[in-house]
Amino acid sequence: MTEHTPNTNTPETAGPEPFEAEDWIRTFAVAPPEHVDLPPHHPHCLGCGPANPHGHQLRVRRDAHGVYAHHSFDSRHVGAPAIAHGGAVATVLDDLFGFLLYTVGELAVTRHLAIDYLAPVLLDTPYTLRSHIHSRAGRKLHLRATIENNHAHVVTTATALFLIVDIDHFLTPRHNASAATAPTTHEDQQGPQMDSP
Ligand SMILES: CCCCCCCCCC(=O)SCCNC(=O)CCNC(=O)[C@H](O)C(C)(C)COP(=O)(O)OP(=O)(O)OC[C@H]1O[C@@H](n2cnc3c(N)ncnc32)[C@H](O)[C@@H]1OP(=O)(O)O
Repeated sequence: MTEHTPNTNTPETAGPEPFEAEDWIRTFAVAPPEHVDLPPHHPHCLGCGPANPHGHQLRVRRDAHGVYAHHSFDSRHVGAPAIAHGGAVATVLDDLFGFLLYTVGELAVTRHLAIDYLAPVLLDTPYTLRSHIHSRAGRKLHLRATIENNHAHVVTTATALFLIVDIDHFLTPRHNASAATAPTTHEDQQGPQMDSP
């Protein structure tokens, strides 16, 4: 039996220190030009961090509609043979949504993510990912995304609700984690509710 090792927060995996976070967060207030690589969320971000060898190292650009990326999943992301793991696909889409924040100029985090896996996402196959802001209502950003293959077939669609947060969300993440309350059911969280026994 393998001994369980606690996941300690090493310097490599820890979030930015408060003074670094201030600089980091400022990058989201600047709208970069279209068709050039946007900055990664963080050097070790699982979705886009160039320094994370386990990550997807997604490279994302803006256009007039939102953001887009060209991406291939590989053997690190396998689920069923030759097919990308659904969680890996979700990771990339969540991260892609996070790049829309450069077009909003505000900080926000995922509150709700829903994905339709319309067809298998194949390994070692080029895809185009696109995301845009469907609507905004106060702090609520309703977002949409697609993954399309080279034959213009959409294989995955996703929707997300991101909620705008202030800088304290990142400066005091442990405090915020302990402040979480019981989940509420919302209309856009689809699917049947579990029956009580
Ligand atoms: C900027 C840097 C980004 C960098 C990285 C990007 C990486 C990709 C994105 C991510 O992975 S982010 C990481 C994963 N997400 C999180 O860790 C977030 C964890 N959740 C939280 O910290 C809190 O739940 C959150 C800050 C998002 C919200 O807490 P709040 O207490 O501020 O919100 P609240 O629960 O009061 O809900 C605000 C509003 O949204 C509504 N709402 C919440 N969930 C909803 C839902 N599912 N559908 C519809 N409405 C919803 C809610 O009813 C309410 O409406 P009203 O203002 O009208 O009353």
